[in-house]
Amino acid sequence: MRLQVALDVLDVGSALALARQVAGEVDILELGTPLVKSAGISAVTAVKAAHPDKLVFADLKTADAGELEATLAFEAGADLVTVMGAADDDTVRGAVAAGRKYGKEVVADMISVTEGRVARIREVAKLGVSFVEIHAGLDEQARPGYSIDTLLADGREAGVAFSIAGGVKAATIGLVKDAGAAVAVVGGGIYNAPDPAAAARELRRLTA
Ligand SMILES: O=C(CO)[C@H](O)[C@H](O)COP(=O)(O)O
Repeated sequence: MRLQVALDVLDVGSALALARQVAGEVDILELGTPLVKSAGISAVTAVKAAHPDKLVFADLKTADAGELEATLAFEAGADLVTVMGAADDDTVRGAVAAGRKYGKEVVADMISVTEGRVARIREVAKLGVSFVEIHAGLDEQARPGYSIDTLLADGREAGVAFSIAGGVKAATIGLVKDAGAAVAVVGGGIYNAPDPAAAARELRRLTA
């Protein structure tokens, strides 16, 4: 299982500083959606230039104009980009077409799809995404009673390649691995830690 850090900060300097601390412990450096909105797509170029040996993931969460937005990310240096799993099928197809053109990967983010999630995961997988991110966003995580368990259950049931995002931390990353995820995404569990490098190292150790 690969480990992906979500650089959920708001400026390029902070993203580069965090990436520098944790890059040695992770496989994928994700530019979070607020970072791209705040700093612009050139933030992708800056992170890729600093870490050419790492996969760089642009979390655009594209909801429309899939080919155009994915192209922006790939031209900027992204290796992977997200499109919303809830988007129109043609939006997903457009992003996938850009991925094929650039030889890069498209990930369908299932955030906010809760009803019929397994069926939609299977549909978007057939549209050609590389894998599906089964994801509870920050707002869902903040609600009382939030648990990662339904994400893991849907991953097991769907039978397609998937990642898990939704407050993954040391206490839960083993469950993510056991569920068969290809990638564990960790944001707050790393960037909120007193020592992000040590937190990333521990997460890596727990999944080795
Ligand atoms: O995409 C995101 C929110 O929409 C986050 O980057 C993702 O949820 C990972 O962060 P965390 O581990 O803090 O949930």
